[in-house]
Amino acid sequence: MSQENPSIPPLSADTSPGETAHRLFQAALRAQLPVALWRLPNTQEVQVVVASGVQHALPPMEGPQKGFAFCPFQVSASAPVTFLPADLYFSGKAGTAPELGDTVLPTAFWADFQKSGLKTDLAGKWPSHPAGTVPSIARDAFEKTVSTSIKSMQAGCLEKVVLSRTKTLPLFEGFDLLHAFTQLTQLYATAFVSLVAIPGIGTWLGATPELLVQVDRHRVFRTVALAGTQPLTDGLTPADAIWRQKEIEEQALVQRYIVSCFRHLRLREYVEMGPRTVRAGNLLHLRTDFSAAMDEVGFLKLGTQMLELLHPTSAVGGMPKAAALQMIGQLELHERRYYSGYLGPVQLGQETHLFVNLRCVELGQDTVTAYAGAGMTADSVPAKEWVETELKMQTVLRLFQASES
Ligand SMILES: C=C(O[C@H]1C=CC=C(C(=O)O)[C@@H]1O)C(=O)O
Repeated sequence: MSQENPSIPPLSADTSPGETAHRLFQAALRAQLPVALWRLPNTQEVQVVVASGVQHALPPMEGPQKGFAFCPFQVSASAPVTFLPADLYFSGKAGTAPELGDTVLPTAFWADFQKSGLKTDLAGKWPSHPAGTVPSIARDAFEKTVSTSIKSMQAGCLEKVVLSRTKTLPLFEGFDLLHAFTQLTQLYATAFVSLVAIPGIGTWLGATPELLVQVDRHRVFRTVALAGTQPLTDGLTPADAIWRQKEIEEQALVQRYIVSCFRHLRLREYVEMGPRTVRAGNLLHLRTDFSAAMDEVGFLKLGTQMLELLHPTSAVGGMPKAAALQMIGQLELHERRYYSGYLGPVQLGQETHLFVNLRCVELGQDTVTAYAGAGMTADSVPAKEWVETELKMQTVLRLFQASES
């Protein structure tokens, strides 16, 4: 017998779209349903997908299936490809109601949504990674690892490798997950801010500056080559930033990698702009923007094709890709899981926006783990790379500072 979705309970006229989004998130968490909450760069709307279950394969990026993708750096048993079909989608626009998909969400979700007030305690309610603690590396050991990679690059074994590390802090008393998400939206207007909670997989919060694949409603494909980092010190503006040869080369490698993907597909008519300096919180990066009008160039599935070729880009892996991935496997103590994977809405509002999962944390029941990496080349200085990963972690960890002892 087919069940019908209940009609959406009426919301009082003074319920703001932001409140509706938060209430949907809370109700999904309490009903143990997969849920994603996000805000696209340079927009205000907080959007939500709630799913009745997950799929472990991605649909095409150009439609017709709609939902939210959450994919790891490298697929493993504990970090599968995950897609949340949009059984409920809320666009966050004033005057609109959540849209329902074909699969009915459990009544427990609707009952909770109807009764849940805005301010409820979510402590202990979010799903956490079943394997528990994430190993982290001491400064000395990290710098030795960086030196090992530098020697390999000086010997010509590879050109670039991105090495990452983690840092775990206890969660402070009274930590409020939705408040943390809101703070990130306020701090980082140009970032993709997301909060994803999936039973059996975990809960991730982040504010990433790196677009991986976009297919907009006019069927324009976009991606970026983002790399090279320097702190945004007092008085510096992106326009006066001066870059060293090391960062220029590091970013050029990512740019060349994207061009090689277009070449592989035999696509010549793309637009390339940059590199230019962009701000991401308290950091500056170099970015080149690429775009192609899919219908005009005759590549109707360019988003899907490029996604397959791009991930992991040399902004999170290295060059050549296979040698860099092997070195990451040998030198990193932790599994990256969803850090440096990708995430985002697929065909919602007729658009796909996938971002690289950077500047992110994973929540345990009473801990928070930050992940960050830096691109090593033959000219890297180990102590600087440690500081760079520290600064990248601060993007999100600054919200958790009350818990640092
Ligand atoms: C790998 C990360 O950043 C990438 C994106 C921008 C700049 C980067 C860099 O300068 O190394 C990285 O390639 C991270 O934030 O963990």
